Amino acid sequence: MSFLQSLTDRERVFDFLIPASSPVDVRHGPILYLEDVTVSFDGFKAINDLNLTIDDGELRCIIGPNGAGKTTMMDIITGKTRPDRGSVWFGSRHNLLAMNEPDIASLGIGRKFQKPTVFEALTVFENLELAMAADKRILPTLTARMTGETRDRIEEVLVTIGLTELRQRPAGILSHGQKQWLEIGMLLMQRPRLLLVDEPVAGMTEQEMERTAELLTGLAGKGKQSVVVVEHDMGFVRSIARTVTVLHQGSVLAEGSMDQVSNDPKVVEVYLGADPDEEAA
Ligand SMILES: Nc1ncnc2c1ncn2[C@@H]1O[C@H](COP(=O)(O)OP(=O)(O)OP(=O)(O)O)[C@@H](O)[C@H]1O
Repeated sequence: MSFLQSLTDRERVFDFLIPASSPVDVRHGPILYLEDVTVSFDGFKAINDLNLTIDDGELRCIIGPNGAGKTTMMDIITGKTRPDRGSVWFGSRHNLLAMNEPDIASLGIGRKFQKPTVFEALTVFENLELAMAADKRILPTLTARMTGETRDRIEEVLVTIGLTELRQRPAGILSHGQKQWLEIGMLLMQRPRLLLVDEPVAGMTEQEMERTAELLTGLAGKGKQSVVVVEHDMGFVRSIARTVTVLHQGSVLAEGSMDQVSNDPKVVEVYLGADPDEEAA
């Protein structure tokens, strides 16, 4: 590629645009890489030689029966649980096993737990504002200049999560689904590189599930976020999944398209049963 062509290459991230504190080399390769990771609790291997690679901009669904190790895997990525052995890398530069939880979060790894934890007495707008204020990377001296930028970012996020109309309403009046979207929005305020989302559609109406599918598929993409979704609802997984990883007994049992994994006899045997859509949560 010529220099002139490279200037117009929208995928290209110029070195000088990557802040000094920038977390990851987002220009190529996998964004998350787990190799031979094992963790035991009282001698029981919850994660057993786990290998997993997530590409930049990918939307990956992780499924698996209860106790397969999905939550433990997320805990390892975010630094909450230390594995006994193995390696976990974010981009090509960051050894996550050498970092603590806050440092991992500040690299741009955001986690959304199953239950929404928005501040109910604050407005939707204020919740987003607070999420930005929690970003320790913003220097106090830049605050005045950041205010306008923060407002713009909030507007942008409100559109993404579909809550523009409700911006001045207290978060307490939102439906369950809307609270989940607001919480995803709060993570987006910090422009994460990787979002880990735990059972996003549990307790949602059909309509909310459809909207969540649109939201998550829209978030993933090159130059945007990579999204890892752990979900039990097979209908939902089918509606968003490109690549599905099936965990079983702490290892990857199968990986591929939803059709590939749901026709894999190993998966049928341990998890999906005869009809994947009838899988119990
Ligand atoms: N802190 C812990 N101490 C002891 N055992 C644990 C601990 N955390 C997880 N485990 C065990 O490790 C295994 C994997 O649990 P994990 O919660 O990761 O599974 P999961 O796939 O997320 O399950 P679910 O779908 O039910 O949430 C389970 O057998 C669980 O009981």
